[in-house]
Amino acid sequence: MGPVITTNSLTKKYKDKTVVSQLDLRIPGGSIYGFLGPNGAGKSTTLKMLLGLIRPTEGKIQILGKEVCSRNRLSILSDTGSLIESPAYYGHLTGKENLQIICTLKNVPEKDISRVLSIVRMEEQQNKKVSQYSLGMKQRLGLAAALLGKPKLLLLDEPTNGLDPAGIQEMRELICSLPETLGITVLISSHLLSEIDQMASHVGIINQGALIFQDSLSVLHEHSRSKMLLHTSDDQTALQYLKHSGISCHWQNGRIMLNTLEDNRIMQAVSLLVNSGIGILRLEEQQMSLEEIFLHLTGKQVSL
Ligand SMILES: Nc1ncnc2c1ncn2[C@@H]1O[C@H](COP(=O)(O)OP(=O)(O)OP(=O)(O)O)[C@@H](O)[C@H]1O
Repeated sequence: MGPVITTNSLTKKYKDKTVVSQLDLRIPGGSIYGFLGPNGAGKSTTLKMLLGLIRPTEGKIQILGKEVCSRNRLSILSDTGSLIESPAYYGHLTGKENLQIICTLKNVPEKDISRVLSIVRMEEQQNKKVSQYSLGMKQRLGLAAALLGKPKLLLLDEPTNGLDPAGIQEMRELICSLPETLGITVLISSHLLSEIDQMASHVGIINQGALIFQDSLSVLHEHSRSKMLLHTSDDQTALQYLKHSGISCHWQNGRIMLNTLEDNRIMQAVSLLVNSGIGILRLEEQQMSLEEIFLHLTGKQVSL
């Protein structure tokens, strides 16, 4: 399937400040695309431009194969659901009544309500007043509202923000199931690398308004150069021997890190140490964590 969202040189400036710069997004159909970046990187601004809530300063947007312009914006957006910031509800009305209002606004038949309530597993709470809902329930109701009208595309801005661990897990499972069960493409923004790592098939990383990486999650992981961690019966002496023999290694967190994954070099290192009477206790491949990858790409530390 081709891209469901394509942007070309998408840019947003506020006065002299460029908040989103020359963004070329490619969001494949059927993917869960994690749009990742630290606070203030420009994620919400980008999502708002995609949804036509703010006007780009420059650039083009194609959604579901059509170039978005003021004339066709509404018809394209009728195929798009969104959950941006915490949705506002009428607290004195029930969950179902709130969805009825949204049906009217979206021009969707009310019979769709039971379908979306069942997807987000809220049938039992539908007749409770929203003022009695937990934050997790409100977010699930927001997802239900976004799913009204059977959209082909969902844009979710930090959908797990503020949820407790059980709520996060529930939301995550729901989102992950959408491409397969309903054929929906999901664009989800987050500043949490671990979250994207657990949900996304594709990743775009934005930093200071610019896209610094875009590909599948597996390519992102491949980018992370692995290292080999070595633990021996005498690490200090082993490090000396290895360095003297020209095997690239360094000391990291009290362990020896071999800066190579080549079989020959590993074999050479191991036989050198064994022949010198040093026992090999552990030899483990270490993948860079996403935090380290991010740090490597941006020079910026981010929170987990
Ligand atoms: N209306 C506005 N006028 C001026 N600057 C703005 C406006 N809206 C957003 N910005 C600035 O644009 C930058 C990007 O904001 P944006 O909300 O898109 O970031 P974000 O990646 O979504 O971060 P967060 O996760 O904190 O929401 C920020 O520096 C913000 O202060």
